[in-house]
Amino acid sequence: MPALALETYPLWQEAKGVLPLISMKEAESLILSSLEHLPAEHINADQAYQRVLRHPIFADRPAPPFDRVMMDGIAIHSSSTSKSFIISGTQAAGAPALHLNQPDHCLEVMTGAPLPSGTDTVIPVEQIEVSGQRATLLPDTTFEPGQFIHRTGSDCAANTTVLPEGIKLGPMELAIAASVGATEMSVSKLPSIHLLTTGDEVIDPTETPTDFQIRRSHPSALIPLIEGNKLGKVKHLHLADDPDAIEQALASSLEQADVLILTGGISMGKFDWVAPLLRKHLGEPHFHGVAQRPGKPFAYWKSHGSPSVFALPGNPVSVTATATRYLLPALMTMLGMKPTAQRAPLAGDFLWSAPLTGILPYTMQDGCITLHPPRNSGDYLTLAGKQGFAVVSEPKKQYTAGTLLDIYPFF
Ligand SMILES: Nc1nc2c(c(=O)[nH]1)N[C@H]1C(S)=C(S)[C@@H](COP(=O)(O)OP(=O)(O)OC[C@H]3O[C@@H](n4cnc5c(N)ncnc54)[C@H](O)[C@@H]3O)O[C@H]1N2
Ligand code: MOO
Repeated sequence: MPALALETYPLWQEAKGVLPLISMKEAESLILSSLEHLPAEHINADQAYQRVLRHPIFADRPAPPFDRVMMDGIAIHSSSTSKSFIISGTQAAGAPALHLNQPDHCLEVMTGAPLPSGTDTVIPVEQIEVSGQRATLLPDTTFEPGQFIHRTGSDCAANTTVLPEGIKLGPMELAIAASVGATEMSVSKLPSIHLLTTGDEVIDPTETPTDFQIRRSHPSALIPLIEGNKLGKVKHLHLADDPDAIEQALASSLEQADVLILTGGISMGKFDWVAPLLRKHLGEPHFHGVAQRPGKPFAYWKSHGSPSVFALPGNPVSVTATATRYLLPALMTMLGMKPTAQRAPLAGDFLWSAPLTGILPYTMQDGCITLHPPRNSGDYLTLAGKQGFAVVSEPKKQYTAGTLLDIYPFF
């Protein structure tokens, strides 16, 4: 393929003042409004950790399903005037409810047992003395009628929604599903994601670099970000800055993938083939160039029936920042979740002197965030130990401690 004239690149036009960069918010809404929901698949609950539920799950019974004893001890009727009771039986958990019919009798009860009929109060074993078949309240023991009983339906009635559609199934959600007998469920299919990294200078980390080569780091960040959050399955391929190789890989990924991520080759260099080739296959991008630092040359394509294409600027900080800020929320949306930015206050004053919206690594302590601006977007070493990216939306501004910023955690 012959080299395309630089003048055909949107960013080149922007550099000459023709095409304005769009804002971060505009870029976000163009991406989110272009996305299609992924289909659902039926799976067993033991495969469902971190998957996104595609239907509500209902309580099959009231919760709890019976008056549940909450303490090991004795059950009495609170109207009894006795302080000492004949133990007329033992109510184990997992056994049908016994019945108490004498006011000066009691039943031994175990945590998790159904409350015996004829009783309405549980006295813990610490507050009684048992001698033979008799239980006597310790001196000064008082009780509230009805105490230590988890009443039928006090958490929810039968048929209540216990898990809404669109929720991510974490440990607690899976416990709830199990408790209502939902051992199978429909969840969003994980998108097939193709990650195409580019660059002649970029080699596999297992190889020995020459003086002018670097080891490839992007897949090591992006695959855990995506797969660790259970947002997709990633296939990675590295491509040289060769238009034929890139075009061939693009054509095949556009056929097979639900989402295509490219890193590098999206700016204005003579060997930046990604944008011209994507334009050849998909037409004009939704946008190419966002008023943000890092990640200004970020481009996005989505045409009907083809995958969402995220062309991330190749610098390591730009890749991680744009993936965390745009790609992860987009994948969540495709999976049926409703991602909302979290907000956190700045721990101290912060001056953002750049003329663009900033996406900056943060650490969080005691609920407050500290920003750690990299020296430049190749300064990936700054990212060690950081928890995500925060957005300083207004350029050239002195932010004061306590200002709430949108944050995008890695996990
Ligand atoms: N004349 C202009 N030049 C550049 C502009 C501009 O506006 N005008 N923008 C700069 C900005 S901002 C960025 S970000 C980069 C993005 O360029 P590309 O997307 O074309 O990225 P590359 O040039 O391919 O790579 C950039 C940098 O990152 C290294 N890299 C690439 N892939 C990997 C990888 N898998 N692992 C580790 N490091 C990688 C690559 O070696 C480069 O050093 O453009 C600026 N230029
Ligand atoms: O997008 Mo760039 O990351 O500002 O160097």
